[in-house]
Amino acid sequence: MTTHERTAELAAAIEAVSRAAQVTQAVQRELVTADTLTKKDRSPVTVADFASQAVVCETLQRHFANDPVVGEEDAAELRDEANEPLRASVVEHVQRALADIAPATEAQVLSWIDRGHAEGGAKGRFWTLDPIDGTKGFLRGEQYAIALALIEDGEIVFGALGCPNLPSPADEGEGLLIVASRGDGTWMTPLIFEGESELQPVHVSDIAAAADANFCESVESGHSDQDQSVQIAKKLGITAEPVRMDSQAKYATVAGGSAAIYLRLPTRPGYREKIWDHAAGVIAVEEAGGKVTDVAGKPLEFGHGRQLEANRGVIATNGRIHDAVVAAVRDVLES
Ligand SMILES: Nc1ncnc2c1ncn2[C@@H]1O[C@H](COP(=O)(O)O)[C@@H](O)[C@H]1OP(=O)(O)O
Ligand SMILES: [Mg+2]
Repeated sequence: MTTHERTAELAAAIEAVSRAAQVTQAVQRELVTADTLTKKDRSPVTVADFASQAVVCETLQRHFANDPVVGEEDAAELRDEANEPLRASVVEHVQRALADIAPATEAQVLSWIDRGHAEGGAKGRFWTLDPIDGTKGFLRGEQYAIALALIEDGEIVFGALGCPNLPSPADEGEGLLIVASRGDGTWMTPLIFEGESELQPVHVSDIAAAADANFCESVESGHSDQDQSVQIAKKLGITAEPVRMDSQAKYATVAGGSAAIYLRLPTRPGYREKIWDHAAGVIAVEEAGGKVTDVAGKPLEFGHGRQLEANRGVIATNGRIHDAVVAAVRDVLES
């Protein structure tokens, strides 16, 4: 990184996200089986979700004792007597991930998870965390992400996005870690790597015509309208098939230039996007030279608490084609 370095935040976030990725990968290896999905057994992702949040919150607390965290999970369910086996599994995974720091007790693990209870808002500084974004992708052994971002007075100033199943830069290590700092840029490095790894700058695609774009969208049609995206692509002259993947790996794909568009088209009028589902991905795309708005072309507003109350849907692009994509989305959504 060059100017305005947020070096303390960078070090803490890299440690937090890569430790969490070790946990989620271990759970995937040990608990996700071929018939996890067919049996609709969500217990592996539940263990990994809680353990990942505990590990990230412990790391943030060690580096920035007073920073609040707006996290997706809390430990209420885990404290339930009936959930003793789940609790024990979470504690064991957290203990392993933090073995070099201190022996963690069950009470500490629960208290780290509960650090994610903050409400966010327009003033002050807080982190926002999705300990496993893309739970369906995790269970399928496909894309998921650990997403962590820092918000100050409603503006995202730093983000770290760990994508364990995206290819590692230069085939070193395992997975992809994208970091972005406001005003400085976006970088990538292997997510799980022995030793010191270099941060490589990341830039969006430089295509100037939307017709040349690859676009990404959710695997789950309940998360983004796939019939409307077909019509939008047609209007823009796009012939490439949509790239479907779970989680904020879609933002990483746009930031890195493999796709120039990510569309998230509302499927239900009442649904509000959650800040932890977007903050890290948004800054990664913006600092790589791209643009992110909602489907009406308005900037996403992260100062309204836990949800994006003022926005519907998301359009992320390489910037150059943004206005054309917003116009095509408007035409299709209005028709
Ligand atoms: N109706 C919906 N519209 C948009 N996103 C949704 C909807 N329901 C759930 N989600 C969220 O989509 C995210 C995953 O999106 P993707 O398809 O890009 O992987 C999850 O965080 C999930 O939130 P939750 O975890 O609260 O269910
Ligand atoms: Mg999520």
